[in-house]
Amino acid sequence: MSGAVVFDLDGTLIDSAPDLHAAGSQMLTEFGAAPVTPAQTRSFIGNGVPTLVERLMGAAGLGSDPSQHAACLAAFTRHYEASPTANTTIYPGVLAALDDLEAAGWTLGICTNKPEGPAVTILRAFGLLDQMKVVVGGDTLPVKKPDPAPLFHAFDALPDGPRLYVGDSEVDAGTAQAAGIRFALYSEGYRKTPVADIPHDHAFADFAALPAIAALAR
Ligand SMILES: O=C(O)COP(=O)(O)O
Ligand SMILES: [Mg+2]
Repeated sequence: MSGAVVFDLDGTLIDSAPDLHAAGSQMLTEFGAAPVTPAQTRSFIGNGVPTLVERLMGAAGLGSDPSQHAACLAAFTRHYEASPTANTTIYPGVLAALDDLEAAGWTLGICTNKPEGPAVTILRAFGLLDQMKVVVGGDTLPVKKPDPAPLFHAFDALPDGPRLYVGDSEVDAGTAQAAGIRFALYSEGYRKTPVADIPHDHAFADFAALPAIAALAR
């Protein structure tokens, strides 16, 4: 059987917030700014690294000067690339669910707003890269989610057939809606609003439920 399942990365397959927070904290320290909390950083994830840095700068009182933003973005990237996985974990049940989906004939891919470079590095570190037949990052195209183009780009690289996008956030839901693609919401990631307020075809809190959800898309 054919068909493709594409996943968001941060807050969906992996809990990357601790390493993003560490890189953000090092960046803020470097610029002499006040620290932010891990919960603040988590709430800033989902629209890509440039926006994460902009939100960190705002919360820490660094303002929004474009040249300062460029310097902060470069510092953040340097710190994150130096340590992208030390405190990042795969969510429970993800590995078994990916294996089950593959065994059921689904081809798998990634559509994240994380830049493609660190996304590939992290997937490789966790042994997931070979399973992902396409990786679309926040800098792969000139536009990011919630623009539907990156999601179409991912599915276009995968076999025809039923399509399912799996993500954790309002941004992912908006992207799937804009693309007209079926969406499964992982409720345990970085969403900011109640599950009921986020448009979705399916919602799940345990990855063990995902193969059966995917089967409904066939
Ligand atoms: O904001 C980010 O960089 C991460 O985003 P993701 O949830 O699209 O993987
Ligand atoms: Mg996410």
